[in-house]
Amino acid sequence: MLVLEDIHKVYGKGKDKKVEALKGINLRVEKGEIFGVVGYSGAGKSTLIRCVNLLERPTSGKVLVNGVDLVRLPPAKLRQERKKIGMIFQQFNLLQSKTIFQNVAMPLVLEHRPKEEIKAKVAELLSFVGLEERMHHYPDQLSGGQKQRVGIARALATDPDILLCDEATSALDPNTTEAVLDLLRKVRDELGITILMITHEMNVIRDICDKVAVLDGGKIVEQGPVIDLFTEPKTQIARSFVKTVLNDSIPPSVQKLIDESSKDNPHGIYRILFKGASTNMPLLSNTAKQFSIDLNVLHGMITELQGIPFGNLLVELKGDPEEMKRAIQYINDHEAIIREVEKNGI
Ligand SMILES: Nc1ncnc2c1ncn2[C@@H]1O[C@H](COP(=O)(O)OP(=O)(O)OP(=O)(O)O)[C@@H](O)[C@H]1O
Repeated sequence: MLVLEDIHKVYGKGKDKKVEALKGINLRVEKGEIFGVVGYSGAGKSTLIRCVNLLERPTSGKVLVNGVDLVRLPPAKLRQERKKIGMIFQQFNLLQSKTIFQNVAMPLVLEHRPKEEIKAKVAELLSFVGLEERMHHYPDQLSGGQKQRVGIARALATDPDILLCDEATSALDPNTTEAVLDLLRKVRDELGITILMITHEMNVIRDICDKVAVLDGGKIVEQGPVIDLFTEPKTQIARSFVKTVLNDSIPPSVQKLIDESSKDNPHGIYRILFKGASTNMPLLSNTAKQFSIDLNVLHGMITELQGIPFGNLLVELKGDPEEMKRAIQYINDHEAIIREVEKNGI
């Protein structure tokens, strides 16, 4: 298990040169979880992930790996504990003059492991990532996705408990990204390794993470299960990230109705969010049957997040105000969320 407790990181000294990159980060990543941290450029993502393995020393706070605070360990002990944390990088960081075998073997060579043991371990790792036939090739001869597979094999060489992924798919095309994410899922499922990843790509969070934290200006502004963030983002920044993959924009014709509405002439447009079991229920037809209201579906989509169905619909409700209230209450009571769309489309 990985726990970050009140991590602060200040770069530089003096009033004008000081940059407070992290302002009190608290995170808890359970064993075997895939945890994503998303944020815009400059939010502090790289600093955060580099503080976990102490590539950057936090200015204050604790980095607890299975209960041991890495920040307070003497150098020899820290070297030992660091072996439990592997890392992969956006630009792969492979040694160009070494073969794939030599790259993956590097952490084991540095530990002076016996040659035969290294040979067997590297063969096993390359087979795990599907590159055993490329053993004697050089990084230049591989595609980006294959290079990242080598990066993953190298990171697994010391049998880590935790794998840190620093924008691991940001240099890859969508198909290759998917294949690398599949491999990371296999790392978690078959080896039980806990994964912490930073990314600015919300599709990566949607496709692979169990939990997510949104980082903004060195602070975590929102965190929780991925399904919760996607269905009910609480902050503007989380909403804008979600929008990049789940397009819930309001079509111009509906926006026109909203713009033209007033207190005396309400637009009657509501957003209904369905999550889990409620998605498969005939909730809308039941509502229309039970209450004397008009219910029109205007726009929407049904998709799946982490295997859980999720729907986001824009509907128009018209009718007697008291009857509308009862219908809204009925929808809310059936695991769906309904709210009137505001002028700004939220
Ligand atoms: N070595 C450094 N010295 C001084 N300031 C730094 C250093 N590294 C990062 N910073 C500053 O800390 C803040 C957070 O940077 P960081 O690289 O962690 O953000 P990020 O979210 O990873 O952004 P990006 O995706 O662009 O790398 C920024 O203001 C950055 O300029």
